[in-house]
Amino acid sequence: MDIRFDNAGVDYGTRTALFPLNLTLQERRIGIVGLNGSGKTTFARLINGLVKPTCGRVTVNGLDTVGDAGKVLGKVGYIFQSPQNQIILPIVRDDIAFGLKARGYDKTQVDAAVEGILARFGAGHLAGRRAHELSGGELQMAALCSVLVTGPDILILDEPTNQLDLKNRALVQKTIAGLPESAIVISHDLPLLEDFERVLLFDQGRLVADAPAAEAIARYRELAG
Ligand SMILES: Nc1ncnc2c1ncn2[C@@H]1O[C@H](COP(=O)(O)OP(=O)(O)OP(=O)(O)O)[C@@H](O)[C@H]1O
Repeated sequence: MDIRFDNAGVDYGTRTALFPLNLTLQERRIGIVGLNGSGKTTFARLINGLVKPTCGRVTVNGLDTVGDAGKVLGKVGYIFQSPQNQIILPIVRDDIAFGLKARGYDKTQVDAAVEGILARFGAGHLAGRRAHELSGGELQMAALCSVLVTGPDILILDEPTNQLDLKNRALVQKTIAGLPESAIVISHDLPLLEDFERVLLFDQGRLVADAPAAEAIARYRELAG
């Protein structure tokens, strides 16, 4: 993975959500921490092009997130803070298949890919379940399958352990640790990030620490008082 921020920043009207920053991200596991409203989601959404920089540019593996927006969306999968808003179709298997059909896969290819991704996460039993009946952890797994089945190189997870019980949290942590894809994880769950190679700390729209997990998390604790 090679993500570059070249003087990229975001203003919403007169409010600056992210001050311009220069940064290269190449590590396999990157955490993002900061108080509420510090700019974490804005930063992450710049990477898949959901938010456009109001100054500068962002590139992902050489692709511009504005000029090559369609290709960037195919390379960067995004798991939203509330996976229930991400699952579109009522049955898990159909939701996972949805992105593949949109990409022109035929039925045999779709069925094989859906079965393959569910097997990868030991989630075959969820295939026929109704998404709105799933537990938080199951929903997180279904969302992960729906995004990863399309083969992104980079995965962004926004608060993946939010509202999960200890068992499901452990499952999600183990799943993230085992992902071959590069992962960028926004989280208030600091132990989730403690093995990460690099953690970015945002404060009021500014990147204030960029360090291995232990150091960045210690700075965050100081900042939070
Ligand atoms: N669409 C928008 N329009 C106007 N202001 C916005 C918009 N999105 C975010 N903001 C503002 O930009 C700032 C950064 O928001 P952002 O969602 O990036 O923070 P965050 O660190 O992810 O917060 P949280 O931890 O609460 O999810 C906040 O002040 C927020 O109110």
